Amino acid sequence: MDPRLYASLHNTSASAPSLRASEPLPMMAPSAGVDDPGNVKVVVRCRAFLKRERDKGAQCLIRMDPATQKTILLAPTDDDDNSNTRRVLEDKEFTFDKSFWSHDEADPHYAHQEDVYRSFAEEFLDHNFEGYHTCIFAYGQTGSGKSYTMMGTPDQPGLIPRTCVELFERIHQDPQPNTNYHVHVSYFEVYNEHVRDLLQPRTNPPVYLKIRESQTEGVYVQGLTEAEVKSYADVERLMKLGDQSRTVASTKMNDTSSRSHAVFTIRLKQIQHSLLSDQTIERTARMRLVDLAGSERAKSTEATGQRLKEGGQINKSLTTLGRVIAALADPRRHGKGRRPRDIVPYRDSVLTWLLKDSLGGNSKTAMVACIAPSDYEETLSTLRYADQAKRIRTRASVNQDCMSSAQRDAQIREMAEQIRSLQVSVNAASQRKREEANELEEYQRQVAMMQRLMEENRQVSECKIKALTSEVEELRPANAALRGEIEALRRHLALALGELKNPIILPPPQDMTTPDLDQGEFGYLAESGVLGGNENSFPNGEEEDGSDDGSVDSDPDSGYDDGGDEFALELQNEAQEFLKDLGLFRKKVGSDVERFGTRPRDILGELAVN
Ligand SMILES: Nc1ncnc2c1ncn2[C@@H]1O[C@H](COP(=O)(O)OP(=O)(O)OP(=O)(O)O)[C@@H](O)[C@H]1O
Repeated sequence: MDPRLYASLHNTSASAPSLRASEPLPMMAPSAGVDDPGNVKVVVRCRAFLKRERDKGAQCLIRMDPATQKTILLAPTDDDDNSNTRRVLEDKEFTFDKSFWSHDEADPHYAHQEDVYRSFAEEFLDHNFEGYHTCIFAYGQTGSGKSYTMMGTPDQPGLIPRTCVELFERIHQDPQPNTNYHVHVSYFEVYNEHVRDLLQPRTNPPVYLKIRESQTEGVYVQGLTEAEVKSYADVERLMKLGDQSRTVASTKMNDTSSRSHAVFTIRLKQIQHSLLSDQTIERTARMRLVDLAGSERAKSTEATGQRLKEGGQINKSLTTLGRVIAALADPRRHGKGRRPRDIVPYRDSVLTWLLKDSLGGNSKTAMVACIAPSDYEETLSTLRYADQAKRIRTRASVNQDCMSSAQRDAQIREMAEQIRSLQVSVNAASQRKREEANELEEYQRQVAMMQRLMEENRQVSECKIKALTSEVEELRPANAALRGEIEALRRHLALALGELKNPIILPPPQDMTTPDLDQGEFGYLAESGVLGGNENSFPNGEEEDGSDDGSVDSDPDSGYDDGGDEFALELQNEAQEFLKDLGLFRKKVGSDVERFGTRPRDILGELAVN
């Protein structure tokens, strides 16, 4: 332990004796399960001027009467803040359980850290040993002395170190017979509506913990470190660790302003065994020591950016705390058969949700309202808050289990059974997990195989395309040659048709009689339609009715000369040659259809059109 701290904790001579409580109470064990209804204890503490206030020549607006525990707030005579509003400020008077005057050290009623502890916090430790849950929380505007009151400094330790020192002194120096003590501590902060374990190193990104509620535990933080401590030195080490981890920043109102609500919890378990009755008594008490972040006006702190956002969150949760206090303080809540006006909005902020038990349930609770000496508006708001909190009634009960060895053995057996069945379900779950893992593995294997097959298919397709492309390339010259051939044939055909349509007719000799064109030697041409312009039909002896054998008639009486006959014969031969060629061409085209598919068909179509 820090020697300065130890000296400070044990040097009580400087304290004002009138404010000190008696020696620690003897351990009285109230019977378990009996509710102890009591109001929230409210104390007020006014701090000294800070340098900035002295420099400004600030006026002290607080008066305290040690006899009546009254706190009087005087209306400022030169209020800069209110000079524009024309509001008439009045003196206000409040009465609390204690009014601690820590403004002027020269005053005989000056309340030191020790006095604050002895006058009410020590009594709370007694309640813890009796098995009650307790909670002390410090409330007030930023820079009003909350951290100083709760944690203090190495020279001037606050309520938390003093409670822990005395806890271990009692355990080590004045233990109850046949009693085993187990102490655990936890330390967390609520920052911007998130819970962070202060006993774990800071991480980036930060690890935030979840809030849960169970029937036995009430509201609790899941996964929070609960460190077992055997001495004050252990606690001191953890407190330092947590304080280093706490979110603190410098603002205009406070160089080391707490930007979060810090909750330090001590869990004391006492297990007592009586050999006579063979009974075991187990008492569990929880001490919650809360240093709230201070309410702040953006105007006073001149906060911007992150500080402003924090301030907004702080004010939001403190407003919810105010609403919770107002709902709990509603007199209709305590009257028999009456219904309270509102449901208590615990869940509206993380802070109030976590303090649910301490504020309105199984706990003995105290509020330390810290006030600055010269800020009328903020102090009035704090005092009103505190005044309302006085009316809250909690129902604390001793948290104690009493059982015989037989019951304990039965409980152990029952728990062992529960553990066994849990083990079975854990095993089954891990077996299921293993099976699922195997299935997943098989599925992944199949997917990989499928992908491989698809890749192979793709490669085969690529090969085929390559082969077809090269075949097409190879056939391209032959195709071109065929196209040329077709073109030549088409021209040839067109020529032949042209000749058939427009035969060269030789004029008849002057001295010969005019032949009968319809019935004479040229009758076949008229019949075949050649002369009629039907280009698709050709003179063909096989298609005639037998009177015409297809050959050109060379009747010497026809009246035509030999030259005309020869020409007709020539023409007929040419036409027959052409028909032969056409037959060949059709065959060729037919074979091309088989070889090239649609392309030659296109050519035929084209041909047909022409
Ligand atoms: N009773 C006191 N005696 C001497 N100094 C005090 C007292 N109370 C507070 N101070 C000093 O006032 C300053 C502000 O106090 P503290 O940091 O405790 O305020 P706070 O209410 O916790 O502020 P915040 O909400 O911003 O964290 C500190 O320098 C502290 O040492």
